[in-house]
Amino acid sequence: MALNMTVSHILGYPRIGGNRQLKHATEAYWKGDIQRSDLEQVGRELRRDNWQIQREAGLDLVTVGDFAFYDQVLNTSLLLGAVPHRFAAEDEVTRGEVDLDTAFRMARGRAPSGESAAACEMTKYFDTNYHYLVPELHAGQRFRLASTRLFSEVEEALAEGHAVKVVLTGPLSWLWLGKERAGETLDRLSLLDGVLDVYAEVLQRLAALGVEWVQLDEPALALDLPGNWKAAYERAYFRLRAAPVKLLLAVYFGGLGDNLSLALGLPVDGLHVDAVRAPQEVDSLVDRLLPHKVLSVGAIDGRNIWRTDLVEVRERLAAAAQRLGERLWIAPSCSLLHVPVDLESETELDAELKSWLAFARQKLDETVTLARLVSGRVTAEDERLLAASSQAQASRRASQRIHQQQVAERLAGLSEADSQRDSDYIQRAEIQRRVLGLPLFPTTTIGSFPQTTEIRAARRQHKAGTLSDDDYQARMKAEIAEAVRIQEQLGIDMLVHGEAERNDMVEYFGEQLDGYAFTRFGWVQSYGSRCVKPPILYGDVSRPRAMTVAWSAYAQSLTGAPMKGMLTGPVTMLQWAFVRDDQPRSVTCRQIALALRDEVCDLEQAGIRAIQIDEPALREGLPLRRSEWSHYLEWAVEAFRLSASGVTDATQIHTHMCYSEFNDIIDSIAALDADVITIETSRSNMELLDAFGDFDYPNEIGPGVYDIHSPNIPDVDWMVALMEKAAERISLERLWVNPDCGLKTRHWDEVTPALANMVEAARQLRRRHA
Ligand SMILES: Nc1nc2c(c(=O)[nH]1)N[C@@H](CNc1ccc(C(=O)N[C@@H](CCC(=O)N[C@@H](CCC(=O)N[C@@H](CCC(=O)O)C(=O)O)C(=O)O)C(=O)O)cc1)CN2
Ligand code: MET
Ligand SMILES: [Zn+2]
Repeated sequence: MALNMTVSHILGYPRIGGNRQLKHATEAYWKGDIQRSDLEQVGRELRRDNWQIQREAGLDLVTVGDFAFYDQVLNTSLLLGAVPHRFAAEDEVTRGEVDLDTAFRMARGRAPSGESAAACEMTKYFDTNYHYLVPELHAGQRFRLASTRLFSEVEEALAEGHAVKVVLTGPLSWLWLGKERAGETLDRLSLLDGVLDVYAEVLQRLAALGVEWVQLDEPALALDLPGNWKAAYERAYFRLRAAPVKLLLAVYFGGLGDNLSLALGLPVDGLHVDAVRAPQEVDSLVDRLLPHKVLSVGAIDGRNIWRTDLVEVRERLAAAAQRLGERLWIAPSCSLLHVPVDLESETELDAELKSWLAFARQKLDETVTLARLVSGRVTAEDERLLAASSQAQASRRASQRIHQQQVAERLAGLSEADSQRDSDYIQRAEIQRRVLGLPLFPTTTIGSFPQTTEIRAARRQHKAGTLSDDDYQARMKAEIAEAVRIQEQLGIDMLVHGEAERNDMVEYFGEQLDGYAFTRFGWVQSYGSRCVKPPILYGDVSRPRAMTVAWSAYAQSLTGAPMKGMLTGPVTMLQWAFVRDDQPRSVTCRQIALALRDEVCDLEQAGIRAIQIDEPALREGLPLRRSEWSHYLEWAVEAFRLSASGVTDATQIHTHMCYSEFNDIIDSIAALDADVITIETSRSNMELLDAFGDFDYPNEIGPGVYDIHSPNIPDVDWMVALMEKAAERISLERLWVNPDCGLKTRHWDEVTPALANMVEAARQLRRRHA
C-alpha cells in the first residue's frame, strides 16, 4: 500500500456540548438569568473544547464556522446582511455587525433586547430532523458583509495554534434554502451576483487571516436541479475561483447523480462527496478528478450511529488511495451535528450494544484511523480500533437479540387485506357519525398539552429513583385529569389526554418496544436550543405489552366526550430514530407498523372510539431524488395502513402531519385512508388547501387554524375567516377545527385563551352554516 499522508477532517461537530451546555446557556440568557458576556463565554468554551477534541483525535484540520448560537444557515444570512427590516434598522446592517439579539429575534421573534417581531420561518434541512431558519429573499435585495463573528472565531482557533479549515454554507445552497417574501415572486438567481460579492469579500478576509482551506457546503448538488440552477453553479464558482483561498466544495446527503460532471468541472481545489449514501460514485469520481484537485471521501456515516466496518471501507477505498495518493482525504459523510456527542457518556448502555456504536467523538477516531489505514501508516492504536471494528461487525451479525423468529413469521404471513379497512370511508363515516355524535365543525387538539417544568421535574425524579412508580403515576394522572377538566370546560368536542407522561413522541414508544434501545445523553439539536434524543432501533421490533392503553382508558373514564387515543406512526417512529442498516428501512417500518397495530386494536378494545396515528415525518422521509419517491411512498403508505386497519369501521382513525409541503404528495396522503387528517396550514394562510380542494380530498380534514409555534393568541375572527376559506374548498361535513400541531412547547396561559377562541370560532361557524 502507498505510504502517503492522507488528510483527515470533519465537515462539522455538534455544538450543543456533551451536557447540552449551549441549550442551558442560551435559555438562561433569554430568561435574563445570565449576561450576554456569560453566554459568549460559554460559546467560546464550546468552540475551544471542540477544536481541542478534534486536534487530540489526530485530525489534520480543525473545522471553524460550524458553531452557531442558533443555526448555521442563520449565521450565513447574518454574514450576508440578509436581515429583514422588521428586525433591524438599516444602520445596524451597514455598520457591519448585526447584534446577537437581532439574530435571536430573527430566530424566535423576541430577545432580551429589541422590539419583538414575527420570527423567520423555520423548516427542515433537507431530509434531516434539523431545522434551519429560512433566509428571506426579495427582488432587488442588497447584500453586505454584516457580521464579523466568523473572523473572530478563526482568530480564536489560530491563537490556539490549530490548523484551520473554515466552513460556510455555499452561495447556491443558501439561495436554494431561501424563500421569497409572502406573496412575492422572485427569481432567486437574480440575487446571485450580490451574494457572490459578499462571499468574495469573506474569502478575501479569511485569506488575509491566513486561512488556506474553505469548505463551501453545497448539499443542493445532491438534488434534482433545474437547468438554470446548474448553470448558476458554474457562474458562481468561476467567479469565486479568483479568491486567494483553496475551496473545498462539499456535497452530502446523497450522490451527485446527474450533477456529477457539473461538480467535477467546477473550478475548485477539492470536492467532498457522500460515500455512505452514494458509494457507487467514488470510482467514477476518482477516474475523472482533475490532477490538481483533492477528493474528500465521506466514508464515515454522519447520519447514523453504527460503528464503521473499517476493514470493509479500507478495502473499498484501496484503489482510490492507490490512484489519488495524497489527494485522497477522509471525512465523515456530513457534519456530525446529526449524531449525539459522546458514546462514553452512556454508562448504562449494555456493553454489547455499545460496542456496535460510534457517536460524534468516536467518529473522529474512526476518521483518523481510516485515513491512516488507507495511507498505510498504521499505529498500534489504529490496529486496536480496526480489531474492535471487526469484532463489532461480527458480534452484530451473530447476535441473538437482533432477530426474532415470530416477527419474521408475522411479516411473512401478511396479506393485502391486512392493510385495508373493512369498508370505504363513506360507509365508515356514516357509522362514526352515529357512534360519535359530533356537531358540525367539531373541535379537537393535536395531542400534547404544555410540558410544564413540574411535569419534567417529576419525570426526572422518577428516572433518578427519587419518585416512586406509584407517585409518578399519580402525578401524571392528576395532569391528565386536569387536562380533561380544562377541555370540558372549554367545550372541546373530541378530547385528548395531553401526553403528560411522554418525554417525546418517538422516544416514549422506543422505550417500550423491543428492538429499540435508548440513551441517556444522546441529544441531537433539533432547532435552536431544542434537542431530541432519537432512540436506537437495532433489532426486530415487537411490543411486549400495551403502551398507552392505561393512560387513555383512564382519561376516557373521566368524561363522556370521546377521548382520542394518541400514537406515533410507523414512518415517524422510523424517521426520528437511528435505524439499523442491516435490512431495508421498509422492512423495519413494517415491523413497527405491526407493533402499533396491536396497540390500536387494544385501544379499541378498551373503549377508545378515535385513535390518532401521527405521521409528521412522512414528508421528511421522502427521498431527495424524485426518482426514488414512488418506492418510498408505496411502503410508507402501506405501513401506515397496516397500523390502522385492524379496527372496525366504527373506530375513527385520525392522522396528523406538520412541518411540510404536502402538495406534491397529496395522493399518498389520501391513500393513507385515515378518516380524519389534521394538518399544519395556518402559516400558509390555507394555501395548502388548494391542493386538497383541487384534488377533492375524500376524507375529513382539520386544517390547523392556530399557529402553535407563536405565543400569540389567535383571535376568533381570524380563525373563522381561515375556516371560511377552507369551506370554499372542502364540504362542511368534512371539516374539523383544531390547532396546527401539539401544544407541548406552549404555556397554559397561552393555551387556554387560544383554545377558548378556537371553540368560539367553531360555534360561530356552526351558526353561520346552520
Ligand atoms: N423526536 C422528535 N422530533 C421532532 C419533534 C418531536 O416532537 N420529537 N418535533 C419537531 C421538533 N420539535 C421539537 C419541539 C420540542 C422539543 C423539546 O422541547 N425538546 C426538549 C427535550 C424534550 C425531552 O425529551 N424532555 C425530557 C426531559 C429531558 C430533560 O431535559 N431533562 C432534564 C430536566 C428537565 C427539568 O427538570 O425541567 C434533565 O434530565 O436534566 C422529558 O420530558 O422527560 C428540549 O430540548 O429541552 C424538541 C423538538 C420535529 N422533530
Ligand atoms: N401528538 C403530537 C403532539 O401533539 C404530535 C406532534 S407532531 C410534531 O405533540
Ligand atoms: Zn405536529
